[in-house]
This record gives sequence, C-alpha cells and structure tokens, in this order.
Amino acid sequence: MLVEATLDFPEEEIDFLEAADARGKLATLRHELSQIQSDARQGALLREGLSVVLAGQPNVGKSSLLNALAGAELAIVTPIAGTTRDKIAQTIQIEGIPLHIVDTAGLRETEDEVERAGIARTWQAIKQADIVLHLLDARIGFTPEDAAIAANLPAGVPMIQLHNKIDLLAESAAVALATEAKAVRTVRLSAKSGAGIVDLRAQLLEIAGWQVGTESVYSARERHLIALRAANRHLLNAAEQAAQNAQALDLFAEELRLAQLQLNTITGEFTPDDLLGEIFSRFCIGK
Ligand SMILES: Nc1nc2c(ncn2[C@@H]2O[C@H](COP(=O)(O)OP(=O)(O)OP(=O)(O)O)[C@@H](O)[C@H]2O)c(=O)[nH]1
Ligand SMILES: [Mg+2]
Repeated sequence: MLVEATLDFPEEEIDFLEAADARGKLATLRHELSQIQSDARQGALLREGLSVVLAGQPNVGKSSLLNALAGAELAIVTPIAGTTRDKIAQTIQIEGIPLHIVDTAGLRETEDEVERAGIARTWQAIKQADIVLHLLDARIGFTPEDAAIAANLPAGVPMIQLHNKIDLLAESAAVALATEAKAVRTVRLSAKSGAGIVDLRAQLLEIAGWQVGTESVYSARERHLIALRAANRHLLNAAEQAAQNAQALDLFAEELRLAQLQLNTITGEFTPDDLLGEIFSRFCIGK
C-alpha cells in the first residue's frame, strides 16, 4: 500500500511522508512483521525440535536421566562406569516441542578401544547439539575432569550443569550447594526420584525461547524465515531513509518494494514480473 501510494505521487510538492503518516504506518508494519517472525520461529521449533545432548563423566546418571525424561527404560543403567558405549536418542515432547534427547558414552581417558570409539561419538553429538546438559554427581561436584569437559564444549551452545543424585545428599550438603555462587545455569535433580525434573523441563523451554500461551503459531519453512528477515531488513532501511531525508522518496519506495518482494516470495501472490508491470503502468499514469 505504501509503495503504491508513494509511486502514485512521485513528484508531489507536499511532504508525502507527513501527509500519509508513512512513518507511523511503517512503524506498525515493522511491529507486525517482527511478531510474525517470532511466531514463525516457534513454528519451525515445533516442527524441527532441538537436539539435547547428555554429556559428562561415566556413572553420573546420563542414561538414568534419559530414561526418566522418556518415561521408559531405553538405555542400560548399571553401577559400572562405562556402561553406555554408543549414542542412544529418544524424542520427547515438552509443551509440544520435540526434544531429541541424546544419551552418550561417559567421557574419560581410556585404553578400551570400543569405549574410545563411543567417546569420539559423544564429542560428535556434542558438536551438533542445540543444548548440552553437563551432568555431575552432586556428591562429588565439579572436578578437574569436568573442567576439561566444559572447556571443550562448543562456544555459544547453551549449556545447563546438572547436579544429579541429590537424593543421596545429606540435607546439610544440599543447603551448602544451593548457596554456592553460580556463574552457570544449574539444576539440581535426581534421575532416580524425579526431583528437579520439572525445573529442568522449564529451563529447556526457556532456552528454546518458547513463549507459553502463544496463540498463532505459523508453520514456517526455513526459506520463509529467511524472507521474513530480509523483509525486516528492508523495512529498517526504509525507516532510516524516512528519518534522514523526507524527500528521498525514491530510496524509501525502493526499500519498501524490496521488502514487499521478499514477502511475495512467501505468499506467491505477486511475481517480480507482475510487480514491474504494475510499477511501469503507474509511472505512465503519473506522467
Ligand atoms: N541414588 C541415585 N542413583 C542414581 C541416580 N542417577 C543414576 N543413579 C545410579 O548411578 C549409576 C550410574 O547410572 P547411569 O545412568 O548408568 O550413569 P551414566 O552416566 O549413564 O554412566 P555411563 O553410561 O557409564 O557413562 C546407576 O547405578 C544408577 O542407578 C540418582 O539420581 N540417584
Ligand atoms: Mg550411560
């Protein structure tokens, strides 16, 4: 609409931007677009889900946690360190979001060839993770081995430190742990009793950026998300043009046209050829 109006009055003397409240309309448009973008991201999240990798030293309870989250005895659990040799994945849903939970071989130095191959796969899974859950035994806490693991986690991937087996902690130790200063996101839980699992689910949702109670969730494909981002960028450019120079209508109109082109790649209502035809016909009327 704004593009059309702009092109309808290419050489008017009046300050078009003022007269048509173009800035106000643009601001509204940008607000609506960012809302759609947010909904669309949630749509993509709902469809694709996130990969959540359980990592940590052997015996800390990774497989037990996978089983607790899945509500089924999927992975073998034993008191023997080095039980899990290969990745085991299970998709669960939290608030309808698919989370692909990946249980992995415990990380440690080992001469066992099979275990070493499993550990290589653990690191591979960690590299592809959207979220890493670094499990510790709450009774032992964060060891130098954990520091080595933490140092090798990919930068920029959200991580939650999980202090597992709190059911085995004495009351006093639990209090001491709770009052420790925490630089990282931490959840205390028990894969055995289920304590703290609700908190873990909430933290996962928070990291996923899930907004509880969102009504309209668009099913956006990645291509649509890219087009929305590009449209947003052009609207921002248009806003900058409008702010800088009220007379630079051609640049303003061009940015709006580019934004519309991006949106048209989603709706398919208007091909670039259609639009060019439309623009030329309008220029002819104006002349
Ligand atoms: N009391 C208690 N025991 C737990 C808890 N979580 C795990 N365990 C026990 O700890 C032992 C190791 O658990 P696993 O789940 O096999 O540990 P893991 O981290 O998968 O170990 P690896 O596969 O060797 O890397 C088992 O005997 C579990 O029953 C917990 O929250 N509380
Ligand atoms: Mg295991």
